[in-house]
Amino acid sequence: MGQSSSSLTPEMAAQIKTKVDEIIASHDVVVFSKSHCPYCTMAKKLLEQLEANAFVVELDSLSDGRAIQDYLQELTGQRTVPNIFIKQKHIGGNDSLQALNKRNELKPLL
Ligand SMILES: N[C@@H](CCC(=O)N[C@@H](CS)C(=O)NCC(=O)O)C(=O)O
Repeated sequence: MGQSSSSLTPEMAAQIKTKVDEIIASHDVVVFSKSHCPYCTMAKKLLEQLEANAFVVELDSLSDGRAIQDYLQELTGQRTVPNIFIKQKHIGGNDSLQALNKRNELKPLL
């Protein structure tokens, strides 16, 4: 899945940071996902049901996916996918998303 951030030059690491920060800033709902991850499928399905129009980044289909995952860990403390943001706020993974929905607190965020 490509380079991890430990093998990146400072310039490449800065580019990854800029790219990820821009994705989060420019979309209301962002899911960093992997295409074969069942938790990602559950999260994407719920967001679809709520017509959230999520911007999905499938890390396993990107050459810099691993470096993005490393940066997400640095940014959020979370390494697993899905890694979800709503209106620039870090939500967490599928567990957190489903829990918000069960408490009827997800829809108002969208
Ligand atoms: N409790 C987490 C579980 C997430 C999880 O375990 N995701 C796996 C993929 S299915 C993962 O990120 N594994 C590490 C990796 O792919 O790098 C959630 O609800 O999001």
